[in-house]
Amino acid sequence: MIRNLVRIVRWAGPYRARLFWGCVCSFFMTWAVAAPVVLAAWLLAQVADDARGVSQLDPSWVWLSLLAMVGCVLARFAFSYGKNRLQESIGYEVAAQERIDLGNVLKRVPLGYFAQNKTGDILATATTELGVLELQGMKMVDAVINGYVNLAAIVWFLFVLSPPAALAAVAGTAVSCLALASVNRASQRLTPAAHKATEDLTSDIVEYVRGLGTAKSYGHGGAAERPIRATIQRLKDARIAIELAFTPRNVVHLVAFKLASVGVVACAAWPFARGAMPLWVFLALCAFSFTVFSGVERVNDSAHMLGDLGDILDRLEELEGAEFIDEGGRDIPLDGHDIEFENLGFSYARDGSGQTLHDVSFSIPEGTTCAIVGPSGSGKTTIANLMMRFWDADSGEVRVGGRNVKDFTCDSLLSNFSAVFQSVYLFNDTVENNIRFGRPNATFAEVIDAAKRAQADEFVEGLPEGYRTLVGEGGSALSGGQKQRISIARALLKDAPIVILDEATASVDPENEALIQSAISELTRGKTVVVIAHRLATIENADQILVVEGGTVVQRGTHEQLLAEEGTYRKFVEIRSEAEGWRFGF
Ligand SMILES: Nc1ncnc2c1ncn2[C@@H]1O[C@H](COP(=O)(O)OP(=O)(O)OP(=O)(O)O)[C@@H](O)[C@H]1O
Repeated sequence: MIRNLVRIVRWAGPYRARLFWGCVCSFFMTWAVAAPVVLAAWLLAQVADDARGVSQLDPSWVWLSLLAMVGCVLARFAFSYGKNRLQESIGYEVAAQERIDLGNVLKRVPLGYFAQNKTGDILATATTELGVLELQGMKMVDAVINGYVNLAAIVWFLFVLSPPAALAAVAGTAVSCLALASVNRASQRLTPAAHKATEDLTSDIVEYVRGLGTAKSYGHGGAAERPIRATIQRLKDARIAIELAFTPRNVVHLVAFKLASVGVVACAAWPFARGAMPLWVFLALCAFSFTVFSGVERVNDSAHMLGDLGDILDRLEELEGAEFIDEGGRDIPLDGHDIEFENLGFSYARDGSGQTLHDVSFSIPEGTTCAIVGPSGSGKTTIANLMMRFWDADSGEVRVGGRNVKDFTCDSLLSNFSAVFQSVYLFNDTVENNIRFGRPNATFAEVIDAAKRAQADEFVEGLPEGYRTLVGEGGSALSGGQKQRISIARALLKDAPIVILDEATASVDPENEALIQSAISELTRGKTVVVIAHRLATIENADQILVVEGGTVVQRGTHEQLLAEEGTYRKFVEIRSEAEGWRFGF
């Protein structure tokens, strides 16, 4: 429990001083609550003595006591306000920074990281779980620190009034601490399963929503729900197991305090009955017996919650400890933009088994177009991804502008690339902002100019709110061809010297195809272009064609050179010609 408490205090980082002063306010707040109890007990005793004729009560003391009580009430609210102002926002501020940091970490990890860590797990940690930490973290620190600091102060006060009553309080606290230690151990044992189930549930829901269209079209809605139902059951079981484990320990914790309260009253009643204790002390002890443990009684929830929060902190540390792909990289301005692969070997498996690419060597001179062709699964996309260092090669080297891609930071390397993929992803934002993503400081006029050159301006102007129209999640409010043109406008605005293009295989209508081709010609003019090509026209016009088969480059040359050779390329062209209705004279 203490360890997790210290970790949360550390997590508060630069806000630790505010956390400390918040605790100080909370401490004085507790005394502002306790003081009227003592005053009331003292006043009652004076009234009783006056009634019994033991002493005469001076009315001015009554007014002074009442005034002091009002002062305490006001002080309590002032300290409560101070505590809230200082502490309440810390969780939100730290969590906001944490989310930005997580975003920065995710930007710099290799794509393989997302295969090992499911999107849902990352999503659950950055949203739900970090949300629990942001809401509960500071409250728990406050509850535990103030709970025990105040208990210690009140026990000291009890000790001054009646040492046996203080001992009863200490004994109750000791038994409660044993129960809480056991809650904490149970929490460490049981909460990881609940957290895992929460993360899995998020993954399953993301997967379910993504696959809903496919599931519906095959009439398998029920089958798609099955993994979610199983995870919901697992989460329910994990949560119930936690409650079942905590209930008996919580009972011991609370009973220990209730018995200790009875002990305090007994320790006061015994000497009072024998006339060895003044009435006001007896009354004060009785009143205290009900309030002395109120702060720490709630610590049982905190002990459980601190276990939970410790687990969340573990997960955050794990995410933030991810290895950066560009660790030690530098910002390197490039003079040239040739691309070279030298004896490259690559496997998606971490242990290097099942090589996807092997012995890949080629070079693409600056300002030329290179078409990559080959059967499905041969490794074309992988080659393009390695140029942008989405992954790292296991052997050999990739160079851009004569520099090993490992020398760059990700941002510095990627500033040289514009990529247009087959499956376009648009952010759930306006058309304008989606285009501006290519160059965040572009003016509106530049955005429109890029859209015009990408043949997108006409349809954008026809949208309900023109460039201010929201495109929906992933661009769901636009057609495939429209999304393509927006993504080309984005790439045009970026104006990077190297363009990576994954040509659409899905057939688009002739009008859209003509518009997209015209936009692509605009994008690729004067650039170093790498195109994963499917259309014969693109392939024919390339300065160089790489034929990839079985994870390596099996043929390399111009269209004419490769057609003159027996081999994969010629077969490929025959098949494509038939598909496109072309005939070649060879
Ligand atoms: N993220 C990944 N994790 C593991 N294996 C992968 C991953 N991406 C691709 N592969 C595998 O690597 C091989 C090459 O895939 P790649 O996508 O590069 O082929 P491609 O030639 O672009 O195929 P296509 O023309 O169908 O897009 C395939 O066997 C594929 O299954």
